[in-house]
Amino acid sequence: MADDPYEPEQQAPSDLDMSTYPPGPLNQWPAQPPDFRHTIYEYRAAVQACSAVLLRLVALGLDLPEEYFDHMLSFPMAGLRALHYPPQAATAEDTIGIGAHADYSWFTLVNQLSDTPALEVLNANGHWVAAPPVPGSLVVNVGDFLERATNDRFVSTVHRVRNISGRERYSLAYFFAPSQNVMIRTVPTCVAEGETPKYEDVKAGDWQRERLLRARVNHPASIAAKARGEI
Ligand SMILES: O=C(O)CCC(=O)C(=O)O
Ligand SMILES: [Fe+2]
Repeated sequence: MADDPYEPEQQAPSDLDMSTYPPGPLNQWPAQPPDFRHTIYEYRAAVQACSAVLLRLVALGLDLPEEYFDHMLSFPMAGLRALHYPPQAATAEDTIGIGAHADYSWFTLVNQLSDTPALEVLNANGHWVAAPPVPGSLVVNVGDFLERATNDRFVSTVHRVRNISGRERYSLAYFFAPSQNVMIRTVPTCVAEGETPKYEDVKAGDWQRERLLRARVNHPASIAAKARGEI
């Protein structure tokens, strides 16, 4: 489930630029179980509120006022991904549940619903480290928006999933990102005096769109954008 201004539960602001959205509805909901949509929205409200608080803590950690990022969150490009990983063969080295990647988010909160170790993160020494489920906890993966805004002070977590446990695995990943119409600028406390930021200012929605189009090469929107010379 992604940001979808057509769904009343998402309370899109009235001045949202709808021209960047295709006609809705954008999400596909299963008919069963009947309370699925309601439950997912309940979870989303909780995890979004938690994320907003966490981003305030990040701001404080960067010696910024705690509300520093608040104005960037009027309608976050947020997605909640419900994931199922069937068991995969332990022997097949190349069998990957989700290949190595970093997320397009400020950060992602991963709720590992099954007692099934499968998530791994790449540490600074280039070693894969297991991030097994810990009851009552969420995994926080730093995403690319935070990396860019902090001039690499925060580094995106490269991670992957391999479910070689022999059991089913379920997880919920909540991607918390800025609103599409805000500018991502390097935060002032992450640039030393006289230093030039590594990244140019960019509109959050433009950067997100460009990266999605480049990543999903076989998507019709990507093929069309390539034909127009946009990517
Ligand atoms: O299922 C997980 O633990 C992580 C999922 C993930 O990394 C993603 O969907 O981007
Ligand atoms: Fe991820």
